[in-house]
Formats: sequence, C-alpha cells, structure tokens
Amino acid sequence: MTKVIICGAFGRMGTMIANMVIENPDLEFVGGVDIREGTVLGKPVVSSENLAAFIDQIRPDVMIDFTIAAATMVNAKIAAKKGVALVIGTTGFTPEQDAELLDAIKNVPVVKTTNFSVGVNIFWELVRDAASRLGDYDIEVIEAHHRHKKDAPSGTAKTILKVIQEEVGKREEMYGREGMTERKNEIGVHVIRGGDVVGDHTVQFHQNYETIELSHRAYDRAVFARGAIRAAAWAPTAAPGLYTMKEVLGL
Ligand SMILES: NC(=O)C1=CN([C@@H]2O[C@H](COP(=O)(O)OP(=O)(O)OC[C@H]3O[C@@H](n4cnc5c(N)ncnc54)[C@H](OP(=O)(O)O)[C@@H]3O)[C@@H](O)[C@H]2O)C=CC1
Ligand SMILES: O=C(O)C1=N[C@H](C(=O)O)C[C@H](O)C1
Repeated sequence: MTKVIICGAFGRMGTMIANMVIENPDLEFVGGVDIREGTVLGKPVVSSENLAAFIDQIRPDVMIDFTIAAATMVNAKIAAKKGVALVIGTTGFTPEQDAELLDAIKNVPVVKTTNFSVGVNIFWELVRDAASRLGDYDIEVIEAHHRHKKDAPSGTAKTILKVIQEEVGKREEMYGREGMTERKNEIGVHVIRGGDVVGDHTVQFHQNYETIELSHRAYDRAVFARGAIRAAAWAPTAAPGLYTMKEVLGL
C-alpha cells in the first residue's frame, strides 16, 4: 500500500483527493498538511513547522501538493529532504521559484504538471499540432476560472503559451488590450474570473475569413483529482527525477 499525505488537505482539491485516496485499494491516506492543524477523514493534519517530525513518524511514500506557490516552496523541500516522492499540482510559480524548487527536490521522483486531467494533456498535443501548421495565423489564448482562483493566467494557460512558443518561435505575449492597440506579431492572452467555473481554456487561430478554435472545458475537479491519484500511485515506483503526466499516462 502506498502511504499518501496531502498538502493543502483542507482545500478544494485537497479534500476531493483525500476522499478519492480512501476509495483506492492501492493507496492509504495517512494525513495532511495545511496552514491550520486539525483532522481530515479522521487523519491528522499538521502545519509546515511540524511536517518534518510528522514524516519521521508516519513515513509516507508520497506527498500530493495542491496549495499556493509560496507554501510549496517550503513543504515540498521538507518532504524531499526526507525522501518522500512528490506530486505537485500547485500553479503560480515565478520562473525563479520554479528553478529553485526543481533543483531542491531533484533527489526524489516528482510528478509536476499544471493540469492533471487526461483531456488537457491530449489538448496540449492538439494545440502543438495546430500551432506547428498555423504559424502565420493570429493566435489568442483565453482562460476562465472560478472567482477564488489566486494566480493568473492559469498554469494550464502558461503551458499552452509555452507549447505555442515552441512551435511558432518567440512572440510577445499581450495580456489584455486597452486603448490604441494595433495588433503586432503577438499572442493575445485573456483571463476571465467568475462564479464557480472549474477551468476553461481556448486557443483561437485567426486568418482572414476563417477561425480555428480549440477548447477544453473541465466540468468537475474530479478530472484533476483522478490524474493526481494516478500520479501518486506511480511516483514512488519511479527513479528520482522530474516527470509529467506524459510519463504517468504513457502518452
Ligand atoms: N495541476 C492541476 O491539475 C490543478 C492545479 N490546481 C492548483 O492547485 C492549487 C490549489 O487549488 P485549490 O485546491 O482550488 O485551492 P484552495 O485555496 O482551495 O486550497 C489550498 C489549500 O492550501 C492551504 N495552504 C495555504 N498555505 C499553506 C501552507 N503554507 N501550507 C499548507 N497549506 C497551505 C490553504 O489554506 P487557506 O485556505 O487557509 O489559505 C488551502 O486549504 C492552486 O495553485 C491551483 O491552481 C488546481 C486544480 C487542478
Ligand atoms: O485553480 C484552479 O482551479 C485550477 N488551476 C490549474 C491551473 O492554474 O491551470 C488547473 C485547472 O485549470 C484548475
């Protein structure tokens, strides 16, 4: 049985993942980490200050992290120092934070992706294919999320931009437009926040007289949670290193 701890255990993703872990015969939910201490599904939840001692006592195989970037910078480093495999879903890292984190946790297997849904992992490949063929089209990226989301643009949108840039060459990213904004050879990026939108991502390719639009829409956080669970079962079996869902899903 793979022993799992969840960082961000009281959060939207954390609670959903905890409920899926207890339903999975190959995984055992042994506790959590969050800002407040307490319990989730009868298991202890500790704060960052007590995480190292908690790991010594509980000896988890893997920590799943869905928090905020500043918290991951602390908690993932503690877990990696103790040899615990990592599944990281948190988004909103600066490029500097990302580089520092990945260097600090390179001694353990790490599955880190901005989106754990199978559909989005396929969607990124469709976007790559379209961008490789439509490099002379005007490209716009649009994402929408619930009113509580803290980071913008979404991690998934940042990955979309990276994929497009890899195919069409480096273009300036234009975040929203206001005033006199004649279009240049740029990629437009637009962020919508409201209500309980789970996560929508659209890429538009415009040319005179035609538009091609690719969209992914998540209707339930279960699509992310399920992917994180698959990654948690897989990560402790892998050699130390950085992986994405491509390796977990065998894409
Ligand atoms: N990769 C993917 O597939 C997905 C990624 N995400 C990402 O996951 C992250 C979390 O999303 P979501 O669950 O909606 O957010 P929530 O705000 O619901 O959950 C985050 C939890 O982390 C807690 N937290 C804050 N600081 C710390 C800390 N220092 N140590 C431990 N816990 C802490 C929060 O506490 P408090 O509320 O008290 O601040 C909260 O309970 C976001 O970055 C989001 O973008 C989300 C869905 C899918
Ligand atoms: O915060 C969210 O909710 C989500 N965050 C991830 C992101 O930033 O891309 C993934 C998903 O879109 C939901």
